[in-house]
Amino acid sequence: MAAVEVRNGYKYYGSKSNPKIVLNQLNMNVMRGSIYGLLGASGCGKTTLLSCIVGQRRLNGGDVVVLGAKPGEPGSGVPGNRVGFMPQEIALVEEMTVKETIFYFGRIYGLTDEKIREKYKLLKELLQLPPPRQMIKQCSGGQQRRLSFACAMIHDPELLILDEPTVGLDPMLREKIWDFLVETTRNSKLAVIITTHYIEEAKQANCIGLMRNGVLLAEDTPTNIMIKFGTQSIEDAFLILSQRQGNEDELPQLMDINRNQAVPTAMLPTEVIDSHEPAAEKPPIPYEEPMNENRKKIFFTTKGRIKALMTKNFVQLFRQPSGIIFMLLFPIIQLTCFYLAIGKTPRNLGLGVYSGEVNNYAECFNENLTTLYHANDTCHFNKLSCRYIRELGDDVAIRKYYDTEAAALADAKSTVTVGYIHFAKNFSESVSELIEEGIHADDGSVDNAELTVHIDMTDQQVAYYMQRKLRDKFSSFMNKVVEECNVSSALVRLPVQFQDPIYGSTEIEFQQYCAPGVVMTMVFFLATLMTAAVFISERMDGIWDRTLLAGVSATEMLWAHLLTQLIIMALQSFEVIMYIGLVFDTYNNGDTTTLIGLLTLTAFCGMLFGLFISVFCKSHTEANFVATGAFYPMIILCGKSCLNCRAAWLRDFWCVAGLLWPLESMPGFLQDLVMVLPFTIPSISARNVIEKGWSITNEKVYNGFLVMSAWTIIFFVLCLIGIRRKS
Ligand SMILES: Nc1ncnc2c1ncn2[C@@H]1O[C@H](COP(=O)(O)OP(=O)(O)OP(=O)(O)O)[C@@H](O)[C@H]1O
Repeated sequence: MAAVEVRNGYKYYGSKSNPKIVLNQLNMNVMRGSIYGLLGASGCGKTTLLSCIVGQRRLNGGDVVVLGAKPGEPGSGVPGNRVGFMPQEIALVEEMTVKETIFYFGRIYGLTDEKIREKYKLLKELLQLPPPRQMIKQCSGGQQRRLSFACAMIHDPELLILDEPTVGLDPMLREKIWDFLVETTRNSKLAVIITTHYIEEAKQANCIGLMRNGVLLAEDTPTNIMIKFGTQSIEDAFLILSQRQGNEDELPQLMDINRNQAVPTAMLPTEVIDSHEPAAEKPPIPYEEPMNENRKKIFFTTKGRIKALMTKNFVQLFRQPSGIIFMLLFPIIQLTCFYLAIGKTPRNLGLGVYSGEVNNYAECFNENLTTLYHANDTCHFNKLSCRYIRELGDDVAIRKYYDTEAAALADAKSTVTVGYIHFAKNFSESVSELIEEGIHADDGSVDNAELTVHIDMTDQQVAYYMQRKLRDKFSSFMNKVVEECNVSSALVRLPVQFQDPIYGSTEIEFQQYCAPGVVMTMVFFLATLMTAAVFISERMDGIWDRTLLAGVSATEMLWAHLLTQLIIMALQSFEVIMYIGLVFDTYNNGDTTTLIGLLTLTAFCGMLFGLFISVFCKSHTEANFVATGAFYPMIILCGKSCLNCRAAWLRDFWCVAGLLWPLESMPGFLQDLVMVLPFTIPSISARNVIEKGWSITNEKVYNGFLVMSAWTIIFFVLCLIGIRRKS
């Protein structure tokens, strides 16, 4: 009975209009209880053929029936635990130990731990497996190959497919493996397909298929092949066949002419015609009903597989120092940098001071010389500018005194100072007159009673900070002066007064203000990068494909990864909230659990975005480009922060920070777009919890959850579609 039948197999890579034909009208029969040696030069299409047999790829034409069913059909067990596949690449998780690897494959194939132990004992002896606790990455190439072979055998498959299993093994071990395969196939229904570069070792196979340029040139027992060609070795027979087939380039050229047709049989060498009848004459291959015991074999729980996958994910993550650093230490490092570097009050700035009424600035610090006194109900001042200079202190900026305005300007221009303040020569008298005369004071007095400020505006954060501080100090200074003169402070007060804020504080709280956005984008993109890296590595190492071939569905793999990440993300979010709360004393007027929930959801969404990237990117480099490319538009378009700006100076301060510009300044269509981006509404929600103490029942808090959930679902669906299409 045939274990594998391929009829008129046709496969190409690339597009239909420009196909690269890899399998061309290929016919193949592999009997149960036999070894089939598939031989052919590198690039002739062996791996492609095997991948079509195990259901990893589909033929573009023709039929393939494996163990009585079409690969990939529900209930066929192919891919799944009816087949054991050892790919050419090692495709094992480097961070796992030998024993963990055996158990991982045993479990995803649905074996009980007892059965795995039993099989492990047997295979350990046969294949001289390395010690159970040895990590895969510490194993030699040969050891890894033997372990990979053991993993393909662990579940007693009915069909064993081995792609170059003996490469890099010593002759003794090669012989041992062949003896084992010969013995097993003789005493069971196991069918083995083996590809090898050591053509002569295939002598032990029951049947040999000689393949060249996507065509099976001959298929017979090794002895018959040698008799047919009158050679002493299979290698010589293969050489003769290849020479008869003609020039290596000939066949592809012929194929190009007849792109969508099969190569006419007349063009193929005699042996091909002999061994393969034309397609039309062959009836479609009837499917056998898979045996009941096999059906039972393929029924095992998704739960068990997800558990095995999650264990693998955790081992993979926590055995890689970079994984732990990335997940747990990076947020700490990034937050520390943010809290230490952003939003603090600027220090050690230089500010020029020039007062036209002071000759010797030392006098300014002699309070007796600058007193304010009453005489005849009139307030008299002496060097009033000195009072302001004293009040200013060095907290705002380090004062640098000048005797001329030109000198102060020169230092500001050469950036020794950030600017300078200037009092007119008759500042004190002008203030006095202003108080005395009130609205009757002349324009000159009003002008001279002013503090003139000249600031370098190129560093706008610093400039706005200075403006605010100098203005506040001047306001409090003037208030005190008029109060001492028993004059109403209303005289020197701006007719616009900001009262106690409804929410938040009038103090500079830039750090507190932008922390939600910063933390959210940080956890989002950490999750994105990590997930993309993990998935692309798994795919490139062949672990992804090998797991799928073991019968694990793409959805199960996705769920296992999502659950693993969810646990890690929840831990990470808890760590972040605790760290900024305890170490940086960030206040939170709302519920911490709501914040952890929102942050976990954000990280989860980021993870799905990473997965989405990894599905569509072929390499790490490509994935990094996409992730970095997405990062900046998302940050820049995240116009949330100015929406809630209460004080004008804060609005300016934030906006010039260059991170986020007010939403209101964007074109209308962009405003709509920004509102649906993953960070805009969720970070407003986070701020509403932190500053206003609103609960999740408030619309302006749960909206953030809704937006993030919507993005999570969108990415999830896109990933699922992408993964299913690729698997
Ligand atoms: N995904 C792919 N896209 C395009 N071409 C591919 C793809 N995979 C393989 N090929 C090409 O198809 C041809 C057959 O490749 P395949 O891997 O099946 O050969 P092989 O006989 O297994 O070679 P080897 O013994 O070196 O592994 C090669 O020319 C290869 O470059």
